[in-house]
Amino acid sequence: MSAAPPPATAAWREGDSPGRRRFRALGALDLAAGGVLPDVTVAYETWGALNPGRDNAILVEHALTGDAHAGPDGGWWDGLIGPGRAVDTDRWFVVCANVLGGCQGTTGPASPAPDGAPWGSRFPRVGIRDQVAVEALLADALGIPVWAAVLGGSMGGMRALEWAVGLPSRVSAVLLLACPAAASTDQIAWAAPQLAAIRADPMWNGGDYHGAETGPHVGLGVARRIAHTTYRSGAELQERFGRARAADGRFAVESYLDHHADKLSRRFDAGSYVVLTEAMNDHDVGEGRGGVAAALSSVTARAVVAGVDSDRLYPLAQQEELAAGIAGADGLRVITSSSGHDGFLTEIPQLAGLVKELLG
Ligand SMILES: CC(=O)SCCNC(=O)CCNC(=O)[C@H](O)C(C)(C)COP(=O)(O)OP(=O)(O)OC[C@H]1O[C@@H](n2cnc3c(N)ncnc32)[C@H](O)[C@@H]1OP(=O)(O)O
Ligand SMILES: N[C@@H](CCO)C(=O)O
Repeated sequence: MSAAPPPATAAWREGDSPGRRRFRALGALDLAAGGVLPDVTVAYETWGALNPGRDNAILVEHALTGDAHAGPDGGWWDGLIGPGRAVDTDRWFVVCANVLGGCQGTTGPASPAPDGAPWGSRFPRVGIRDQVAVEALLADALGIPVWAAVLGGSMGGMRALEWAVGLPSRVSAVLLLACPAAASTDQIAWAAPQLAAIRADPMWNGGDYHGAETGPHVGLGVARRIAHTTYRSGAELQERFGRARAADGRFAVESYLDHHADKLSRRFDAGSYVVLTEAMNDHDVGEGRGGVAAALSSVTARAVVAGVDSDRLYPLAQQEELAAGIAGADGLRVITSSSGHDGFLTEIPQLAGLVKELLG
C-alpha cells in the first residue's frame, strides 16, 4: 500500500484539471421522495457529434465508482467506445455524466451547499429516479429529445432501466447489463457491513469530515474489500491467487484486496459511497407503479438484457426477470466470464456483440 494517507475527500471540484470534462448548472431538483436539492451541477463528457436530426445520441451510464470518463484514452469502457468501435463515435454522439450523489464533478455530499460549506451529512437521500431526473435535465440542456440508446451495467443498468420505465418516450433502446428490477435482500445485506464499516471509522464524524485533514478512508477501504470480493467470482480468486502469499506474508488475495481498497480511498469520497449505496438499496423500479411486472410491461424501448454467468452479486435470475417482463427484449443474453459481476466491465468483445445487436 502507498505510504501517504489519502486526503479527507477524493472528490472532484469544478476547475480541478477538468481535461475534456464539462460542467452544466441545472438549477434546483425536485426529489422523488419530496424536498428540493438546490443548485445541482452535472459533470459530463461527450464523444462524436450530435447530428442535425438530433437522433444519434447515446447515453452511457456508469456504475457505483465509475465516472463520466467512459470513452477513449483510459475510460472505463475504452475498447467499446470510439471511432470504429461498437459504440462508433463517427456515427453516434455519446454522452456520459457523473451521477447525482457522486464525487467526480456532479453535485454530491462533498460539494458546497448554498451556505458554502460541504453538504456532508446534510446531503439528502437521493434515488435512482432522482439521478435519472438530473440526466433528463442534461439531455434538455444538450438539445436531445430522445436517446437512440441508453447503455448501462450494475447501478448504471438501474438508471438505464429507470429511463425506459420512467421516461419511455425519451428512449428508443436500452442495454441492461448485470442489474436488477429491484435490489434484492442479499444485495442490501452485502451493503450493510460496507455502510457500517464507513460509519464506524472515527474520521466519519457523522458524514461531516470534508474540511478535516483526513477522512474515513480506512472504513471506505474495508467497504471496498467486501464489495470487490462480491464483484469477482470465487473460482476466479481461487485460480488467480490460491493460497499463495505476498512477500510480506499476507495471502496474495489479501494483498489484492488491500490494493483495490487503497486505490479507491484515493479516488473516491466515502460520503458519495454511502449515498450511492443507499440509492442502490432503495432501487425498486416497480415502487409506486403497481409492482415490477407492471413497470416492466410499460417499457416501449427495444432492449438487450444480459447478465454474467459467474455473477454472485447480481445473479442471472434477476436479468431473466427483466428479459421476461420487457416486451422489446428477445430473451436473455449470457456473458461468459470468470470475472463475476465485473464481467460487465472486462468482457469487451462480448459486450461489443451485445451493443451491435442493439444498435444494428
Ligand atoms: C463502470 C464503472 O462504473 S466502474 C469504473 C471502473 N471500475 C473500477 O475502477 C473499479 C476498480 N477496479 C475494478 O473493479 C477492476 O480492476 C476492473 C473491473 C476495472 C478491471 O478488472 P481486471 O482487469 O480484472 O483487474 P483486476 O481486478 O485484476 O485488478 C488489477 C489490479 O490489481 C493489482 N493486483 C493484482 N494482483 C495483486 C496482488 N496479489 N496484490 C496486489 N495487487 C494486485 C494489479 O497490479 C492491478 O493494479 P492496477 O489496477 O493498479 O494496475
Ligand atoms: N467495479 C464496479 C462494480 C460495481 O458495480 C464499480 O466499482 O463501480
